[in-house]
Order: sequence, then structure tokens, then C-alpha cells
Amino acid sequence: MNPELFQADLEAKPAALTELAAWLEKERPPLPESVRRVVFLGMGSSRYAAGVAALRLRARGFDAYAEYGSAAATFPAGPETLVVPISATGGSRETLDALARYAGGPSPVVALTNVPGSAITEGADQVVPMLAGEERGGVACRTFQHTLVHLLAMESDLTGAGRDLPALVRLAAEATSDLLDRRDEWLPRALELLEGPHGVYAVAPAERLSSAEQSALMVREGPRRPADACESGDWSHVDVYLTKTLSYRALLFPGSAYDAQAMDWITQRGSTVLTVGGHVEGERGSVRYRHDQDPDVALLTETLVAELVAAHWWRAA
Ligand SMILES: O=P(O)(O)OC[C@H]1O[C@](O)(CO)[C@@H](O)[C@@H]1O
Repeated sequence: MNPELFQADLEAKPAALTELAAWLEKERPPLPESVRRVVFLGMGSSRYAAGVAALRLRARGFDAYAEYGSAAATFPAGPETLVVPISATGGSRETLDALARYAGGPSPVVALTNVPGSAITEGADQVVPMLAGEERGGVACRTFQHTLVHLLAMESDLTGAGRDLPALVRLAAEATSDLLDRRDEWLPRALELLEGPHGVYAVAPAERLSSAEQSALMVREGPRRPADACESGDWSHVDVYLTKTLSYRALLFPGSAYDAQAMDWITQRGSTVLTVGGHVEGERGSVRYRHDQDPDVALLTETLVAELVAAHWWRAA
């Protein structure tokens, strides 16, 4: 892994998204018919993206689950159960093991990967290319963003609902460029607020939990600092306890009905909150960007703040 190349990978996000938007305009092979259940399989950031996709599908009445590839048992195979193994590298052992339980069975398998011909494509009935380009830094960042886009496309193919995806991806590209172009304005303050002896705590609503999970992963994976993720409502049942004993520094993605509840404790305990894409009372700082009022754009874009923070700390280490 390499911090300079990771930074370059982040800077290449808008171009990769623009290419993805053009690809989405073309006709895609149809998903198998009569799907009633979707089982996503993956690890790390691939599973984070799947968790949000599954929640969205459940909200539309589909049985949908994001399973750890490493889980010893998952849903039994069946013709109405679509299995979607997700692996950017196409080679995570756990995801391949989970896939092996379905390959050649009655379930249709649609694999999502950034590496054509990788192990995960063997045994798949269909392969969706992530089209994120090579991540030379060795850290999944563009692939995470592209995975979310492909899962939104799958949601729209399965449910017939959803929005104009190429247009959404272009908005995310603009939002991403805006954050990159203006980083000198916001990054120094973000670094100052998140710098502390006890790490970074990322907090997001269930519908965008992947943003908190991916943010925490970036802080661990690059600069190897402690970081964790928490759901905004759950925060009052879980992370609240840490505010009493730690120098608690949160990266909060607003949008939950329970933001104010969390902020009440945070303010009482004098903890530090940096918001991304919106404001909450009691925040110490905020990073705003183009189109951030659109929750789908936020889902696709907002991890870039933690990624650039992580890249800075990693390069300085
Ligand atoms: O999507 P893949 O390639 O299976 O990787 C899963 C996870 O493993 C990692 O590569 C780290 O080992 C993460 O970057 C990623 O989130």
C-alpha cells in the first residue's frame, strides 16, 4: 500500500465516475427473472456497500441481506434467490468460500468485481464490472464508490423504481470534484478537529451507514489510527459511553431523526463534532459540498472527507 498513490486514486474519482455514468447509459444485460430474495456476500467495504443496498431493497419489499463472506452459513440456494458476491479484487478468500456454496446450484449468481477474470467470476452466471480502474494505492476507495453505484443500478433493475442513475453519478462526480478542488479551505480545520489521542468515531444514519463504516476503515487502513463506526440513533445506546472517558472526536454525517438526541449528549460532554454535508446544533465545524442536500449524492460522495483526512495523516506519518 502507498499513501501517495492512494491520494492519486482519490483525485481520479471524478474522471472514473464520469466514465461510469457513460457506461450506465448503455443497455445492461437483464438480471434473472422471478427474483424474490437477494443475498449479497462480501467483506470489508464491499459488505459495507451491500448493507445499505440490502436495507434499500427491504424498504421496497424485497427480502435482501448483506452477509459476511465469512459467515459459516447463509440462505439455502434456490431459483428465486439471487446471489451477489462482491469483491473489488475478486480474490477475498472468505467471499470465494461463500460463493462456492452456491456455484453450480439453483441460485442465479451475479458477481460484482473490478478485476475481470478474477476468481470470483468463476462460477458466476453473470459478471458486472465495477469499472473503477486500478487502485494503485492498494486501498479500496473508488471501488467502494462504484460498488454503491452498481448496487443502486441493481435496485432499480429489480424494483423498477429509482432515479436517473447516469444523472445521479454525474452529480456525485461534481460533488466529488468540489470537495477535491476546495480541500485547502476545509481540510486543515477537519484535521485539527479530528486529531486526538483516542481516534475518530464516524456516525451516520442507517440509510448511509456505509459512509461511517468506510470512513472508519480508511482511518485504520491508511494511517493505522483507531477508528470506529456507529449508527446515528444507536449512538445514544453505544458510543455515548465513550464521551465520558475519551477525547471523543466524531465525524457526523447528518440526516437521521436522532441527530439531535446524540448532539444533546455530545454537547453536555464537551465532545468534538465535525459534520459533513449538513449542520447540527453544537457542531464544531462543518464540511459542505455541491449537491450535498441530495441523500443519494451524499451516499456516493461523503466518504471522501475521511479518505482525504486519512491520506494526509498517512503521508505525514
Ligand atoms: O472487495 P474485496 O477485494 O473482496 O476486499 C474486501 C476488503 O478487503 C480489503 O481489501 C482489505 O483487506 C479492503 O480494502 C476491502 O474492503
